[in-house]
Amino acid sequence: MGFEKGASLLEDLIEKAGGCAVMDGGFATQLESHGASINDPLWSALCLIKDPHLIKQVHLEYLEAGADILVTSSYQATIPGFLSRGLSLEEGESLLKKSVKLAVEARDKFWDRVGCVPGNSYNRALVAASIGSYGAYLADGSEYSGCYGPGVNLDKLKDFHRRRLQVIVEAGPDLLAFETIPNKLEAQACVELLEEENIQIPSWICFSSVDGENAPSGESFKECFEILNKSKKVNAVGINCASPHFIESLVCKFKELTTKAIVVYPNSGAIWDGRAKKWLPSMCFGDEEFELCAPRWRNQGAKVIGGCCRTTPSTIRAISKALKETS
Ligand SMILES: C[S+](C)CC[C@H](N)C(=O)O
Ligand SMILES: N[C@@H](CCS)C(=O)O
Ligand SMILES: [Zn+2]
Repeated sequence: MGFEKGASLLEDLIEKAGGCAVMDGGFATQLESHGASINDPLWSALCLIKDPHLIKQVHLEYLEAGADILVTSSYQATIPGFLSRGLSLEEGESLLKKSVKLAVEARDKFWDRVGCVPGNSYNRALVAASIGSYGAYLADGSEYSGCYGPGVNLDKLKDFHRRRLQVIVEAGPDLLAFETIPNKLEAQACVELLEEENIQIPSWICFSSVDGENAPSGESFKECFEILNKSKKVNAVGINCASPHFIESLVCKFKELTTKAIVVYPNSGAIWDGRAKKWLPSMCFGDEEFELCAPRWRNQGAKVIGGCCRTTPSTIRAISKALKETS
């Protein structure tokens, strides 16, 4: 599929969804709610090895809840991560492909069931391959600080991302979702790779934020977006796994900084303690607050809305219902 056709797939979905598509919610969160133990350097990617059926089940749960876009289980699936677990290169690459295959199978199974039902309220979902940041791989919480240390330069980040990107692209997802990018350097690495590898699949690049104004590194979104705006390979930009309290002002800010589509999928408001490897409760949104805010975020200009960590299928159901009722 050519790049233009791929890009229109996302635009068409947004239009079909009434101007704003719904993404799924916290993937690892839902694995855990089914009892998966992911306190591991591979985090949710451990399930690709241990429990692929559960991955498919979680995808189906989010589709049932109304997700128009599924994000794959590859957030923390990386070749060096799999190698350090004793897997071969071939095994690691095959797990990356499997993450896309599981989501595509879930989407197709769901659509075979509901697509032909007259009057059903679903859209045929798109599969976005998750590409977690370098900080996610480090498993030290640095996707929320952007502190990669002095040894990490542009080339190192490109080397880290390159092979995984190639393998994931070979698996044929509909979209590429760069997630929880915490600094300008990594955003630049992603953009340069998309260009160098001449990637034909549309992509979004989403940042985390801990202060609600800047990238976690402290760099302004203005300087980060200057890099993204230059590339036609980046179709959408946004924010993920930041507090939902920040979204309203960030969507307004992003509208001024870019003409690209804006994607927002905040976490519940909980805060990740990278040392203890657990979520600390904070001022969290419940489903009712997501239901209330989603139409506001859409009216401000968000074109894709969903949830990240600590959100669940019931959150997505609430967002989907609110957007449909108010479109
Ligand atoms: C999105 S964070 C909660 C994922 C887990 C983190 N990269 C870690 O492995 O500690
Ligand atoms: N797609 C990942 C993002 C973690 S920040 C997940 O939902 O688990
Ligand atoms: Zn998250």
